[in-house]
Amino acid sequence: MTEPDIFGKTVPILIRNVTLNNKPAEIYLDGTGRIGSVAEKITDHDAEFIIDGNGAAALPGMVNMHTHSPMGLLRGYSDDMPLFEWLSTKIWPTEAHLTENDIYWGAKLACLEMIRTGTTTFNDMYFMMNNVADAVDEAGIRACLSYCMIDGGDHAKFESECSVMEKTVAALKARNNPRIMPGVSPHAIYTVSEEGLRWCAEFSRTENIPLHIHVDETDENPDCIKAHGMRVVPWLDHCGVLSERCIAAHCCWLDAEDIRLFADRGVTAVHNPVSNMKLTVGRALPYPEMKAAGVNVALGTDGASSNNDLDMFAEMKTAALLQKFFWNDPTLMPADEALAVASRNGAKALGINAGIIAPGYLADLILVGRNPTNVPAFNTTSNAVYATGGLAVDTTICNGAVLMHEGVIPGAEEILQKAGEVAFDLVRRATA
Ligand SMILES: O=c1[nH]cnc2c1ncn2[C@@H]1O[C@H](CO)[C@@H](O)[C@H]1O
Ligand SMILES: [Zn+2]
Repeated sequence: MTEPDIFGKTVPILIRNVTLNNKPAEIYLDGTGRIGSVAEKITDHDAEFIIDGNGAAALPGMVNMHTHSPMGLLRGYSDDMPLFEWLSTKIWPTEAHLTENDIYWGAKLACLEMIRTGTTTFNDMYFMMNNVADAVDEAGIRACLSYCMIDGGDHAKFESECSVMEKTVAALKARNNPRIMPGVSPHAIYTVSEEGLRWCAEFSRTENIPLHIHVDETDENPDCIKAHGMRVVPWLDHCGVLSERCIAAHCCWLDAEDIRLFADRGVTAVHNPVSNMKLTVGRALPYPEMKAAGVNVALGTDGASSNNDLDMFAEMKTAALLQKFFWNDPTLMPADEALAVASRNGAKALGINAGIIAPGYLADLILVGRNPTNVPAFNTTSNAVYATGGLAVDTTICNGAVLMHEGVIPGAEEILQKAGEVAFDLVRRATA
């Protein structure tokens, strides 16, 4: 039985009887949010709680690098359409009716799903991010939260969007919560003007915070060449957007020159294989070329209305399979690499010391319990990427605090109930 008071507190914890990299291990969390020690046996500790892993595999928490967390409210609301028709006829008209309460419960649902499936950090782009921050704060998860600027080339809208962006970043910073990081997010080149892109780039530089943007999900190059005389990636560079702070989602249509520019500028590309296949964007992220060029590649689910879940285990498997299939090479993205793409590469892009289970790293880690999908345990990473799925995670720890243990997350039932209710009410208002 789970002791009820194990949840939500950053206190010294000893995790026993787990495997780490296929070897028996014990992991001590030092009570400051960090991993204190990792060894086969740990005797010198002052743990307040002892977790018996019962032979579970310990893995770093997943880092979901492209989400729109409140969009879980529109899971299953509109499927099986092309990207622009889906956005303009279904999603944007419904989003126009979102209230702060909707955003809050949508984000609560997303945090619950992520904790349930082993994600400890996410990189989120949406609206009313202070309400998302309330959900993140309460859930105990870690997140980079960015307000999504869309100015549509309208100068007055540009000015009001800048003001929302500034207020959002100031409010997130004022929380002084080490788990909540602010970011800035121009939506995409087809929704944000040159002045908008330039302003976001400069704001990200002066605040020293990540810039999160959609890039070349579908082939945006022909329109970009028509409008600006150059491809998307050089256009972003021209506007000052590309830097080591830039996190670019999708990146399906980059060519060799674009990839070189990403490598030179230190941009992180985020692969979103499930969303890309569901919306049929036409091409897979060019992982082999990016890897050869040294581009940091991370992994994301996109919103739960285009995926339709936030399970990074499913995303790892799909990434590995799509890369092999699309580029016709079964050796591409082996399991160890898929796990790195899903964890430490994202942590690196966000500048957090996570994604690795070793002393000194953040205590953001998960346990995948023994179940029929991970026996035999020849290779626990292979099992995690190709076999188990995220529901096999039974313990999730973030910042040294237990958020789920033995599959139990306190308060889950209320979130499921409320999120279901507000979603139906949102769609009722939007279609009235
Ligand atoms: O796949 C996508 N491509 C482009 N925009 C998207 C996608 N999924 C969601 N949004 C939109 O991005 C804004 C939030 O940042 C929202 O308007 C959301 O509907
Ligand atoms: Zn997206």
